[in-house]
Amino acid sequence: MTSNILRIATRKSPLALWQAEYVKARLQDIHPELEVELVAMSTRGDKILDAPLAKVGGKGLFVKELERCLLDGEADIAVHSMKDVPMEFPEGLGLSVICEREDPRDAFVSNSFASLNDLPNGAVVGTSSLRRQCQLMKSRPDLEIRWLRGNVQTRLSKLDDGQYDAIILATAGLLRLEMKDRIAERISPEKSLPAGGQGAVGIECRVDDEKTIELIKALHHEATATRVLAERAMNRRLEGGCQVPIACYAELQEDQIWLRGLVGSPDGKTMLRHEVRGNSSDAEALGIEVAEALLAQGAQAILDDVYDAE
Ligand SMILES: NCc1[nH]cc(CCC(=O)O)c1CC(=O)O
Repeated sequence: MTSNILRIATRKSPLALWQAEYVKARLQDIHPELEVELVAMSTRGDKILDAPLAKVGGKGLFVKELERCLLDGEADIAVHSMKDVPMEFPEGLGLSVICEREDPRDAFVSNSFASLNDLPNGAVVGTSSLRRQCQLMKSRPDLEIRWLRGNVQTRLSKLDDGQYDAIILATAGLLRLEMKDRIAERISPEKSLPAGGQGAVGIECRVDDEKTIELIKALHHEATATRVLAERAMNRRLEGGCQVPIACYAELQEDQIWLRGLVGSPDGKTMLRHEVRGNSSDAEALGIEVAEALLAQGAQAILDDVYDAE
């Protein structure tokens, strides 16, 4: 940070803007004198809306332009959905803060049906997440999954148009956009294990920018950071992010962490699972342990198939 204005790089989608405004409001609460500005931009991920993300070069599509902005000194922090943040950072940048997690569960959204269980045979469900597709197909092989891209509002309008019987979105996004009433069911992690980092917002900045790091550190939430550390360690070892059929979810009970992980084929026919419990100070090692157990069960072949498809 070079002036007394802190600039936040953000995507232009309503959810991204909400998250940036949230960080701005919390920073101004803590530092009433601080001026905070948003630098909003469209990213490649926002522009390519017609292909499954796994097939358009995947990782980091929503993040790279924001990082460029930090490296060029056009902004001081970038606010991200942790689910979309790649495992590795460009030289000079790092994640300095993880804010308290919102509800990490997937949400079942429908105008006609109250829950996943109520969907009739052959119902059409919209999602663009292979992770969601795989778990849906596993429990309900009769469902027809159709691709659904775009920001949260676009996805909801496609549902309202009658193109789908139901769609699956992140609960956190709907809550943040004050659309709680659109959530018919919050799907339990037993039925749909969330993506690593889902529901958590992270703040990236230049690692040598001590002034900024000092200003934002009060937003850090240690319990969330521990959970997300375990989840991301698993994802990193599997070299996967939000665009591959990988799920992982960590919960804390006092100083104990319970981490569940899953890799599955998009059709739900193969699903590998592993879980561990351990001390939360070993979060990262536990994440790697789950990943290695999944690899030992054959996870790599499933992931290779996904990358090779088409
Ligand atoms: N991949 C897009 C994305 N990234 C983060 C969220 C939701 C908010 C969050 O997980 O924090 C969403 C939308 C969705 O999955 O419905």
